[in-house]
Amino acid sequence: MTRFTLADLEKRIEERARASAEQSYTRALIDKGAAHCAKKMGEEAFETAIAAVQEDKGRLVSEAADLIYHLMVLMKVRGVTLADIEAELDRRTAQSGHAEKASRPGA
Ligand SMILES: N=c1c2ncn([C@@H]3O[C@H](COP(=O)(O)OP(=O)(O)OP(=O)(O)O)[C@@H](O)[C@H]3O)c2ncn1[C@@H]1O[C@H](COP(=O)(O)O)[C@@H](O)[C@H]1O
Repeated sequence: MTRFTLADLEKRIEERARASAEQSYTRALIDKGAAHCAKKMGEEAFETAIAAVQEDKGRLVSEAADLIYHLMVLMKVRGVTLADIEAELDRRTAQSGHAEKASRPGA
C-alpha cells in the first residue's frame, strides 16, 4: 500500500480547486476567501488543542488531519506551497529553537 503524503494532499487540493463549489468542499472554501479559510483553520486548531488535552489519541489524529487540510487550503489561497514551508523548516535546522529565540531582536 502506498503512503498518502502531504505532497499528495497538496496535489489533491490543487486538482479539487478546479472543480465546482457544488462538487468540492475545497473549492467552496477557496471561493469564500482567505479570511473565511483562516477562521476555519483557527477553529480546527482550537479543536485540535482540546483533543490533545483530553488525551484522546484517535480524536487528536482526526482533528490534526482537519487542521492540516484547512491550513493547506489557506496556504493555497495565499500562494504558499509545501516547498516554501519545507525550505523554512530546513533553514531552521541550522540551530536549536532555544538559540533561535535568544537571537530575536529584544530577546
Ligand atoms: N482532507 C480533507 C478534509 N478534512 C476535512 N474536510 C472537510 O472539512 C469540513 C469541516 O467540517 P466542519 O464540521 O468543521 O465544518 P462544516 O460546518 O461542515 O463546514 P462549514 O459549513 O462551516 O464550512 C467537513 O466538510 C470535512 O469533510 C476535508 N475535505 C476534504 N479533504 C481532502 O480534500 C479532498 C477533496 O475534497 P473535495 O474538495 O470536497 O472534493 C478530499 O478527497 C480529501 O483528500
